[in-house]
Amino acid sequence: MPSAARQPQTLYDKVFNDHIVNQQDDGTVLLYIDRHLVHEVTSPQAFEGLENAGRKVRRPDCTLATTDHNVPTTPRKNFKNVADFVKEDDSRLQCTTLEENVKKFGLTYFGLGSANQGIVHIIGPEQGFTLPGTTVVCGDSHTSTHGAFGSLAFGIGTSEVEHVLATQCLLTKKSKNMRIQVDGPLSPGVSSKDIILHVIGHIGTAGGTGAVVEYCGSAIRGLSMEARMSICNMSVEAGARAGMIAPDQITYDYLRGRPLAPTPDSAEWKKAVSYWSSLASDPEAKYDTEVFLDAKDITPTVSWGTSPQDVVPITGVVPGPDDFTDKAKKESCERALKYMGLTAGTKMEDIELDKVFIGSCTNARIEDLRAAAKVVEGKKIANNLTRAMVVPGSGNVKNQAEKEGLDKIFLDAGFEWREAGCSMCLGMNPDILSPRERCASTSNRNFEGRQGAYGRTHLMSPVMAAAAAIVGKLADVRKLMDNATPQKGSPTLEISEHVDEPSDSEDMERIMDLPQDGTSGATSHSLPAKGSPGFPKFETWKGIAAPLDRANVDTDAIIPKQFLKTIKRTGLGKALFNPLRFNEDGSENPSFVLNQDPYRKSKILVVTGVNFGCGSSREHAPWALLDYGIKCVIAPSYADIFFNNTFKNGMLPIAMPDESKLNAIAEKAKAGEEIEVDLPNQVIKDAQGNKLADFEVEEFRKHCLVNGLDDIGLTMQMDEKISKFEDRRTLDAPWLDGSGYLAKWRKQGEKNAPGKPVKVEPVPVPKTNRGQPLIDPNDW
Ligand SMILES: CC(C)[C@H](C(=O)O)[C@@H](O)C(=O)O
Ligand code: SF4
Repeated sequence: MPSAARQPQTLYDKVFNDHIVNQQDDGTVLLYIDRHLVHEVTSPQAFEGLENAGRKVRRPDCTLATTDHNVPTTPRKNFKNVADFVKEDDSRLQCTTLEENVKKFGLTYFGLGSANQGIVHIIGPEQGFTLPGTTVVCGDSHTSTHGAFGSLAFGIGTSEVEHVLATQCLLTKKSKNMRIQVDGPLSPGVSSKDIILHVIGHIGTAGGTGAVVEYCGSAIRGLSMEARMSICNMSVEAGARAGMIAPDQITYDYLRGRPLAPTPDSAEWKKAVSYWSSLASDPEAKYDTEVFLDAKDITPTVSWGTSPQDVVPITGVVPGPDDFTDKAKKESCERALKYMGLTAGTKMEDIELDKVFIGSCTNARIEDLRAAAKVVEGKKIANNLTRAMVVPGSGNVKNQAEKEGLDKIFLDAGFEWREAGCSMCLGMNPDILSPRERCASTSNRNFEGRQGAYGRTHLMSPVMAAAAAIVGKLADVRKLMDNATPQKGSPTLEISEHVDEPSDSEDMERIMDLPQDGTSGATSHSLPAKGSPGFPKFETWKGIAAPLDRANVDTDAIIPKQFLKTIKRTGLGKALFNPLRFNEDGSENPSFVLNQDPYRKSKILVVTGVNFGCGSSREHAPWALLDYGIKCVIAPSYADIFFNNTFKNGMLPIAMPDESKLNAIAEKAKAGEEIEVDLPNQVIKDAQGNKLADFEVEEFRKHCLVNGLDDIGLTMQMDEKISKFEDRRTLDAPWLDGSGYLAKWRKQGEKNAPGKPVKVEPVPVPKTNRGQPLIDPNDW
């Protein structure tokens, strides 16, 4: 895939340009997606939509599914099936629904019986599914992890999951280019997690909004692939659409021999490496924003508050409101201190802990466990801890760690050694914090209630979490080890050959029986695709507007994890803003705006703080707003994924960066007056019809909203262009068509494209790229 442009390009420009299937006049691009990862939380409604519309998965060979968020991390020795194993009803339903869907749609799936199961962002790279120069998506915000390979990887909402399943494409726009350069050697005890926490502390949780960040500089180049993944993983915590690192020899060495990567030293491998090597940003390439950091300024870093930007060096003290000049920041500091149960001025090293969690897609890879084990070896966890747990990111990581005896080191020290899953990172499974428990965690989010209602999270690196476990307080790892070395080189990890996939003929017949989509894909521009209802048209929207004076409202606050365990889009209004709307005992919090009249009947939300909807990609956030009756949000700025998700549900998020206009609207909202949003004319009026402000909206999005259009139907009309793109991709980059476990789809000569007959035959158990046969492919 040669890059088309003549002028100097960044890594992001190159990958983006190489995936354009179509471009509209307003800049809206139909982008081809090479890799789609699927998990149980954000996919049920997408599969349901697909089925309702009679559509199929266009590229099963480019789709990989696993179950991770809901799964208990207890021993699986006696595991028979997920239905018996997952005890909690809603979690079980999401897991079994995924299993039904992968069978129904014929997808490759790593279930709990397979060592290949694990956190979706750990298994993609581990399998070689994630490759340089690809576009990678998943219904999960931490898809940014995969950018460490020089892929363009970003989180999407459930509607977009459905769009990709049906079309293998996404409608999107080009983001800005941002460069973060970190130079110099890392000091002992400092790892890539410290780099990214430091970066987020520096640029803030909205610092990367609207941009794709490229990390570069000698400190980044010196990192292993796993360390690079931790950095890209948290790009989304800085508000960025994606994070990327140019592939290099460290990348190629990591990929060598991975089951789904091209066979090492084959002609395909050589061609791939030559393409991958062409991706680095051109020396003259321009960036919209640049940040330069010196690695020597980075020390072991920990979070003190309830946002990933609330960080200080471990040698520091808890800040107080007086440390901030900005009014909003003073207020959020006060609120964070209260929530965290901390007093300004307290030394970070004096903060006592209850629990320690080493895990998550940020830091549960083999190198993370090796580094933590090195700190722990021969020591015991502190007596004041009620629990310390290590949760490997995948079955393969777990097996490798056991081979190296790391499990023994952790167990001897008093840690629990668990099975793979998201675990206590977000507590959708039994691993949660109790109210007010304080936890040292290697995860990525410290939002209120993130690890359990009223739980208190301190983010840090694996070695720092290990040190904290030994000391029982937040601790400086440098005091515990003489030679805490930064992460270097590539780890060795043996990958299981086990894959769970539908292989019996009955399942295959069910795949064959699925109706062909939309007859020939020839639907009219003004109509949604066959079988798909589209949305009610959005023209004008009038009603009470609730004022909300808060910055960085994250989607965990809009709808917390316990409400994500649904397989429906509806009924979530009662859970909207749950942590803010209700007290601990379930009673209403009278000070929250939606508990006051006339705001109980709000149809619009007017937010005066920046960066609304940051954090997780959960489309449950717009679903909850919509179900409550709020179809329009007005705020100074939004996090990218939330912004997209609202449009996909026929809702209108208005970005109103102009403070005086926003204040005029907020005044009316505070007075309890109705306001009216007129989309065709792009104006906001007061109850009497006087203009309060005009607003911007992208042409294509407006067109879809005003006409109630389902954009999947629109994209399906581009089938010919998509097929042409695929044909070229097969010629230029044959390694991107299904290989290894996924190759059966290609071998069967099908592309599952809409409108084309698909002949699906049962195939023998396939071999991996390395020619080894797979173990029992079906454990359902
Ligand atoms: C469940 C999923 C939507 C969510 C995300 O997008 O990040 C989760 O992984 C998280 O970390 O909060
Ligand atoms: S951030 Fe946590 S919950 Fe989200 S995918 Fe990663 S491990 Fe899972």
